[in-house]
Amino acid sequence: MASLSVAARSVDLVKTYGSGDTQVRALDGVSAEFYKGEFTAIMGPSGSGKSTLMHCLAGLDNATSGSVSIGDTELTSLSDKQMTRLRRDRIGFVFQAFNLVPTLTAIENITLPQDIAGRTADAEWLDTVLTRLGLKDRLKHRPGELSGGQQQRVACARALAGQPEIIFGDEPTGNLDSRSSGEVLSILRTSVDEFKQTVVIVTHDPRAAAYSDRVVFLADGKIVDELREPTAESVLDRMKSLETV
Ligand SMILES: Nc1ncnc2c1ncn2[C@@H]1O[C@H](COP(=O)(O)OP(=O)(O)OP(=O)(O)O)[C@@H](O)[C@H]1O
Repeated sequence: MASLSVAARSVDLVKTYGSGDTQVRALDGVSAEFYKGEFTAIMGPSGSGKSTLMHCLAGLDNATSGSVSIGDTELTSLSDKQMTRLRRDRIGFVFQAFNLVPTLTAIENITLPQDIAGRTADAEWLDTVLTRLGLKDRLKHRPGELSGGQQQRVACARALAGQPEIIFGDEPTGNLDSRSSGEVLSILRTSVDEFKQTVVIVTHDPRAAAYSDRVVFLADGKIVDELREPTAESVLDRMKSLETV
């Protein structure tokens, strides 16, 4: 895949927790590339290091050794302040627990990252996102007045509004029923197909992974396999073989 450019990369990434006998090697030398304009899913058995990898890639956690870059920026060289700015300006996040501010309306939540950065979201783009996500009649609602699926659509709109270089999702459909999951995954898929957005998610669900272009499989803190143009069946097969190793 030499023609694809890299949106995020890890090189020989190691993350250990604790020390001595109780030390856990959550990441054990992970070198991976995540390509621009692609939707990648990270899968693997429970405890295989998926969330740790995503948190290190997104600048939410520091690795023990190795390096991470977003575009051409190597994160290990950044100060805390530069890291905060990079997360705010260049990365979008969609988490399992929607992470919306309860006292703000939907539209206030969506534009919050831009407001904090002292910018105004591009009005035409924002309108496209809100229309696409079916949120235009919900903008004055607070999160508590929205369903789980609607809250996650607000979180997707917030991630998309700033047109970040990359969107990271940690189990973005983990709390949703299958219909709302399908909606959220379709939104992420469309953002890649139509707007050339780059998306990387962690998921346990083979049906969710089937929305991606490429699945990267982790086991025991290492990348052990990958699959292009996945289907739920092909992903399930690989997962079964990993879990029986
Ligand atoms: N803060 C921590 N302190 C100690 N160990 C941790 C910590 N966070 C994660 N670990 C350990 O690191 C390993 C990888 O955890 P991680 O959460 O990345 O796995 P995961 O693949 O995302 O798991 P799951 O699918 O269950 O969410 C596990 O063995 C976990 O127990």
